[in-house]
Amino acid sequence: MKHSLSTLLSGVTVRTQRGPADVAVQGLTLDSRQAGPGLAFFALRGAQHDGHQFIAKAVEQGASVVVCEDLPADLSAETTYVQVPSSAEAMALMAAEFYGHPSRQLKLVGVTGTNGKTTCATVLHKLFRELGYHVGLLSTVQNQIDEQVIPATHTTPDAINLNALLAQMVKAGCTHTFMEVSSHAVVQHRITGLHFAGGIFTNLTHDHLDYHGTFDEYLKAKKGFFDKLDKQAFALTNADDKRGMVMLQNTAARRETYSLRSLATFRARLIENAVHGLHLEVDGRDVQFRLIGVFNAYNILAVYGAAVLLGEDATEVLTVLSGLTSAPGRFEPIVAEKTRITGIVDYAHTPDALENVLSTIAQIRQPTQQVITVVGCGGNRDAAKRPIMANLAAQGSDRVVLTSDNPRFEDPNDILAQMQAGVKPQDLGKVFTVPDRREAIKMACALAQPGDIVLVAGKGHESYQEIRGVRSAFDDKKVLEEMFELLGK
Ligand SMILES: CC(=O)N[C@H]1[C@@H](OP(=O)(O)OP(=O)(O)OC[C@H]2O[C@@H](n3ccc(=O)[nH]c3=O)[C@H](O)[C@@H]2O)O[C@H](CO)[C@@H](O)[C@@H]1O[C@H](C)C(=O)N[C@@H](C)C(=O)N[C@H](CCC(=O)O)C(=O)O
Ligand SMILES: Nc1ncnc2c1ncn2[C@@H]1O[C@H](COP(=O)(O)OP(=O)(O)OP(=O)(O)O)[C@@H](O)[C@H]1O
Ligand SMILES: N[C@H](CCC[C@H](N)C(=O)O)C(=O)O
Ligand SMILES: [Mg+2]
Repeated sequence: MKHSLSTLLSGVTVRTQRGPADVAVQGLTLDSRQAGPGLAFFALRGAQHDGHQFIAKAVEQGASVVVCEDLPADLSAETTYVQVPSSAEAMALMAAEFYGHPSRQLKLVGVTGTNGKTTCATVLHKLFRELGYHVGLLSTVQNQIDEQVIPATHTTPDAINLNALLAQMVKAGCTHTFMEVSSHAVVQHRITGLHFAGGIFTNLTHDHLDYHGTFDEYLKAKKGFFDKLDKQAFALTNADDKRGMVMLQNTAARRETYSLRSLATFRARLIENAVHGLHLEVDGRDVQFRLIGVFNAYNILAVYGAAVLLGEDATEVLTVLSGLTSAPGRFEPIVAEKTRITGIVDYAHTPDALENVLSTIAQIRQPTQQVITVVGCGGNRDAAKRPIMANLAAQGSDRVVLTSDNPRFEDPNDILAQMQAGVKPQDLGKVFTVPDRREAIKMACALAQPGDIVLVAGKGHESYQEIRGVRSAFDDKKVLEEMFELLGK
């Protein structure tokens, strides 16, 4: 694939351009280490480094084009330098052009919000597959083209990988793609230049304040997605969320709502929330679903609403939806054979998600069943959530084993001390601290009596644990199964 630089720059604001004008570009990269002849290198200002520091390295490796915000003092005669107000924005626009604007050739729907993105996007993917379409998925767990899995590195890939993946989906005949839109992606222009058929908002609660600084900035990041939708698109929001309507304040898109509590385009009433699933009345139809918990009633409504807004038949959508299971590692039950202890693996890594999972368990448990929770908090991420999550775990469980999540570059004991600080004195007696996650799960399984519930929260589908930059194999689901076996449960 070759494109002339001038074509790639067609929609981009250019301040100055230096060097050879007539350049053919064969590829794009944001990493100097990947730069080479025929490639355009984008100097992005990141959280840790400033990509401008690596321009010389990219040029040394033979990069044909450098897109940057500040021109370096020494310019190489063989390289073309393009100075732009925002390298990240230019990169997204040029990536869309380079890959032939794949987002315009299928119906792309983005899901944003603190929790529920993976669930909604994954269930939408499953639903549209069952409805007979070729469908793409971009999610935290994995990317997919129909059933083909392409490992994911981010919730929302960078603009180059994102457009490349969309182009692959178009080539494979996909008519729809469902993707998660993280707040990082909005702020970093990963989705700039994409054409969306619709956007879905799930909810907004505490997360990522380490990155965005304040809750208001975090809200603005999410809202930025809806602000950019065009008037042919739909913007579907959760009317029961405090920030649901704010999201749509400045959107040009058609405003649609879903709710369990008030008037909305798509409405449901909860009939039963049981261990085997939800029983809802959706727009006057009585339907049984396999997804568990009230929060999933919202996810179901969002998926159903989006499918109808995409032109699908409501009855058919509900019929298929009723048979679908959730995304991997989202309230996933593992039952011990002999003792009927129920292990639940869930990706709850935010206070709100943990509270939801625990209140769901409280709603569906029998009075005789004890709840034992294993939970930790990730290192090099929002530290404010640590004491809050430990307190929630203690309040909502009979026993708690605090442990490590992905410590990354932090000392696990520091993270655990910050978590412990949130536990109320009267709850301290039921809280244990075991830094090794495998040992912590083992302890929880050992404490469990027949019929009890062991919740293992925070890592869901993750198949690794990251300690000091090294990822070792670790899967909560497998460790639970192993411990049930080992302890003769
Ligand atoms: C905080 C954040 O979003 N970081 C992302 C960001 O990295 P960064 O800003 O730290 O990059 P940096 O290391 O400062 O480097 C700046 C620039 O210099 C370049 N560089 C660097 C070194 C070098 O030798 N040469 C070179 O060219 C880098 O490629 C980069 O373009 O840009 C990188 C390239 O696209 C991303 O890989 C990286 O994601 C990191 C791995 C990450 O953990 N991101 C998380 C927080 C994230 O994005 N999460 C959201 C989901 C959150 C959620 O909703 O739960 C997601 O969408 O995945
Ligand atoms: N609609 C919802 N409201 C509140 N909590 C939810 C909702 N849906 C799922 N959850 C909880 O949040 C956890 C994460 O869900 P999910 O992976 O779908 O969210 P996400 O937005 O993709 O998260 P991430 O930002 O980490 O990718 C689940 O394991 C569940 O505990
Ligand atoms: N997308 C989130 C996932 C957090 C998952 C949790 N297990 C952790 O590692 O903190 C993040 O990167 O912040
Ligand atoms: Mg996700």
